[in-house]
Amino acid sequence: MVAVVYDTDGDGGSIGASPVKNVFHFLFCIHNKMVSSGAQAKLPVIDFSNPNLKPGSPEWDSVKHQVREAMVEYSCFLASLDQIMELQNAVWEALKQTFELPMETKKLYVSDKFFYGYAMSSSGLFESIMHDEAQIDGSIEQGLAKTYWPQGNISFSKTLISFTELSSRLEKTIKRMILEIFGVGNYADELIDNTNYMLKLMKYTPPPTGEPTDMVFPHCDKNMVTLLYQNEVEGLQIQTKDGKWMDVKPPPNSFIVMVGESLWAWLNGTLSPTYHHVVMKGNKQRYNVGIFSAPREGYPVKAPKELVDDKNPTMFKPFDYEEYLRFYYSQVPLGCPESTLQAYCGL
Ligand SMILES: O=C(O)CCC(=O)C(=O)O
Ligand SMILES: [Fe+2]
Repeated sequence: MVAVVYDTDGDGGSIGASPVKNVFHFLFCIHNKMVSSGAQAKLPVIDFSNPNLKPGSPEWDSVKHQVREAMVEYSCFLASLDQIMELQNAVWEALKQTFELPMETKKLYVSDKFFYGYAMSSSGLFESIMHDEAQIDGSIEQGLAKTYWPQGNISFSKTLISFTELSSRLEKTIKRMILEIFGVGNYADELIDNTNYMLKLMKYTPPPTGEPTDMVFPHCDKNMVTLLYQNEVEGLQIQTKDGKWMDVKPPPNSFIVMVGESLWAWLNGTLSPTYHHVVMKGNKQRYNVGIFSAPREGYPVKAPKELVDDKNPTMFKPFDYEEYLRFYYSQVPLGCPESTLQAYCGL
C-alpha cells in the first residue's frame, strides 16, 4: 500500500475528508489544555558505554539490575552511550539539511510500505520522515538519500547508517536484558532475528505564540522498543504510575528508551507501555531521531508459554504488527480509544 502522508492545509484545525489527514489531525493536534508542569522526579540514567558489556559478565548483570528497577518503576529510562558523541554533530547536520530541503522535495519521499514517508502535521509545526527497514544494507542510501539527493549524499548516508547501527545494537542489548529479567532470555535470539527497525527523523518548529503547546498527543508507541535521541530542546513528557507528567531531560550522550505495546503484549503485560506526549515551548527548533524496533511482518506477536499461567492468563490474541498498525490508523480518526491493542485483540 502506498502511504501518502502529507497534509497541505496547514490550518491546524478542521478535520478534512481524507482518512490520512484525519490521522494527522489527531496525531499531532494542538491541545493547550493538556499541558501540565512536569513532576520533580528524575528518570534513571543507565550507562551502556562499557565495551565489555557481554551477557553473563558482572558488568552485564549490574546494568541489567538497573534496567529492571527503571522499567518496573517508569517503563522508561535514559541509556547513556558515550560512542554517540562522535556522531552527534553529524546527526544534527543531517537532520537540518534534510528538513531545510524545499517542501516539494521533502514530499517526494513516499515509501511503498504502509504509513512510511514524509509527513507534516496540520499545524505545520511538526514534520517527520519515517524510513522502514533501516537495518537492511543499502536501504538508507538507495531508499532515502537517493530520493532527496539523486546524485547521492555520502555524509548523510554514512551518518544515518552509523546511527542506525549504534542504536539498533543498543536496542538489542536492552531487549536481551529485558527478556532475561523476566526469565525468557532463551527467546532473545529468535526475537532479535525477527525485528525490523524504523528510522524516524523529526523536526519540531516552536509554536509562534511561545506558549507551551502539545504537539504530539498522549499515546503509547505500537512497536516493541523505542530509542530516541534528541537535541538540547526538551519537550517529551512521560506519565508516571501516579498519573503525573514527568519531563524527560536526557543528557547529550543519552537515548530515551520506551516500551511499546508490542513488547507489552509479548511479555503478557509484565511491563506496561510508556504513555508519553510532546510539549513544545520556547523558541528553538527541536530535532529528534529515533529507532523504533518492531516485529517483522509475518512474525506473530505472541507471549511465550513461560509467561502465561492461571494467575496470568493470555492478555492478547497473537497478532501481526503490520496488520495491527493498519487497524490503529483506521481507528485514530474515530477518537483514539485508550488502548487500541485491547480493542484489536484483547482477551
Ligand atoms: O519527539 C519525541 O520526543 C517523541 C516522538 C514520539 O512520541 C513518536 O514519534 O512516537
Ligand atoms: Fe511516541
